[in-house]
Amino acid sequence: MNRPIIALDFKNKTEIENFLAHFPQDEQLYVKVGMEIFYKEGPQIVTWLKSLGHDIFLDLKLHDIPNTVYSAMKNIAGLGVAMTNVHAAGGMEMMKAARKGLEEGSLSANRPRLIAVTQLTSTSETEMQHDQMIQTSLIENVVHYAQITEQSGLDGVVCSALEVKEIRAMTQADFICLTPGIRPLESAVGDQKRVVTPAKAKTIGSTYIVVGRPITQSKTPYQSYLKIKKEWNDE
Ligand SMILES: O=C(O)c1cc(=O)[nH]c(=O)n1[C@@H]1O[C@H](COP(=O)(O)O)[C@@H](O)[C@H]1O
Repeated sequence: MNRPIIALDFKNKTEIENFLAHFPQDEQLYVKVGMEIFYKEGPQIVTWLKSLGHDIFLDLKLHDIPNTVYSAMKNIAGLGVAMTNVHAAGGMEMMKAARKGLEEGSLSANRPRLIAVTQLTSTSETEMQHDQMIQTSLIENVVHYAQITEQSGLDGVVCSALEVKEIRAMTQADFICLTPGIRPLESAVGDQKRVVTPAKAKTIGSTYIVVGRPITQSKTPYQSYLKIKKEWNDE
């Protein structure tokens, strides 16, 4: 069964401990460590979650000059995470440097998967056109970012499931489309703009789904997780 990736967007380690206490101890999860918890607890949070047997997507969305991203990725590689990311807007040279850093810093030949954020799922087409002064449609922009990501040797992109079909038509079959902005029908949308249900993401062909608040803010997190997992796996 495919596991939804749970976004551990919590204030500190204690909150994560309380959250994980809702899950059976032997339930091996795929979790996302993002900026909020990483900047609070540091790399030790990754080491600790790994020691509990969980797989980790380290979501720090690097976007800087190629040399800085190369060096940062060398350090990230040493943490032994399953997947990490950059912003495609950083450009091809930056993305190639990110991959080189990961390869050189990896403890084994098995480097973490590297993916690039196209347009954040909290961005609408109108906002993209106004705020970033991009004069194409959002879908054209996202597909373009996916293509330069693949040409840079990365493994896939972060996008909304709404864009997966168009990306799949232009990239290799194994190209990862990781899709946040997942909302079961009964969940509040919050700050997300391009949202899709777990079932729809499955039909469209997302490789992974990332789910935060519908699980982390639930009164019954394990039940919510199982429900989303079922919806994501059912045909
Ligand atoms: O890279 C990401 O994970 C990401 C990219 C994106 O475009 N949109 C997006 O929501 N995310 C992350 O996915 C998670 C979504 O959380 P919820 O909106 O609570 O489900 C958050 O941790 C975001 O940082």
